[in-house]
Amino acid sequence: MKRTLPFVKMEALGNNYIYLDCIGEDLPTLVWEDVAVDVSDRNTGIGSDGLILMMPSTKADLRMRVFNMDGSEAKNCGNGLRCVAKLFFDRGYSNGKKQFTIETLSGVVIATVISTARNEAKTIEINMGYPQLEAEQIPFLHEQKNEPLISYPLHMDNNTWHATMVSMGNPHAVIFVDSIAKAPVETVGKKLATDVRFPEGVNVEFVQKVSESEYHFAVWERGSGRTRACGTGACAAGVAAVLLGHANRDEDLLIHLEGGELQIRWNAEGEVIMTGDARIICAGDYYM
Ligand SMILES: N[C@@H](CCC[C@H](N)C(=O)O)C(=O)O
Repeated sequence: MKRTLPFVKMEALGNNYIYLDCIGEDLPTLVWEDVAVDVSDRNTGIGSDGLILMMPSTKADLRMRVFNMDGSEAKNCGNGLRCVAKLFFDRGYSNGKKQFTIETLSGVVIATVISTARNEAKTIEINMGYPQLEAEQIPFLHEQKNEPLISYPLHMDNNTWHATMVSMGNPHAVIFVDSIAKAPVETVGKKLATDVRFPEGVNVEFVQKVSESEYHFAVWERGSGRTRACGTGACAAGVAAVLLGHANRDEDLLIHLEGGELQIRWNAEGEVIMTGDARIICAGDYYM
């Protein structure tokens, strides 16, 4: 007999994942890396940027595990956090509470449902915690392990790209460009994502400043390739904008991603606050 997996497909600014509810559904234990590759395939699977598990936690109200399209597990996912927060709230697991905690591989974050539509979560704020800036925290191979890498010159193919490296639990290299339309996402982004100087790979973000408080954004994600949005990447872009003197600390920044908008604030306490929407596309059974 064929085995089936009940799934929900969700998107946040076009960044779409297959979500499995390991809290309410009795799911078998599988090799999730392989399941991620299978369900993500846009021809033979459901089609997605990866797989996300919503699970019980002993440290928080729930736990999230994230697998990229290639099966690699990531320590964090900003858009995924807003989607699991929505699923947790919509399925009644929070008993109507609008604030709860989510465990990730990089720590525990706080989710708050900011607005609802028809009693379902629409806009969600996540307190993403503190960005990490030191070379060994990214990680990036550099003789000064504790050095922050701000506008750091990365030489590649006779060109130099100035990247600001930020870890939001997962690694990001943020490159400011004059025109987002001409950003070399699929060439430089793709190549840098697997550059040996980043021992764990890196998500590469291209950012164009519109004003102190507004930025355009495009991304090449480690493990998933070009996606329409990256929540942790937008957080990293906000932090980089402040570090480079483009933006002010404790002010809301509007980030235009390819799939929609996110509001990012690096607050006075040093935490990054991300606010945006999440949406369910469809639900069904995946035949394995
Ligand atoms: N799309 C995500 C990030 C997913 C993980 C990333 N590709 C990695 O490997 O670190 C987001 O919204 O943050």
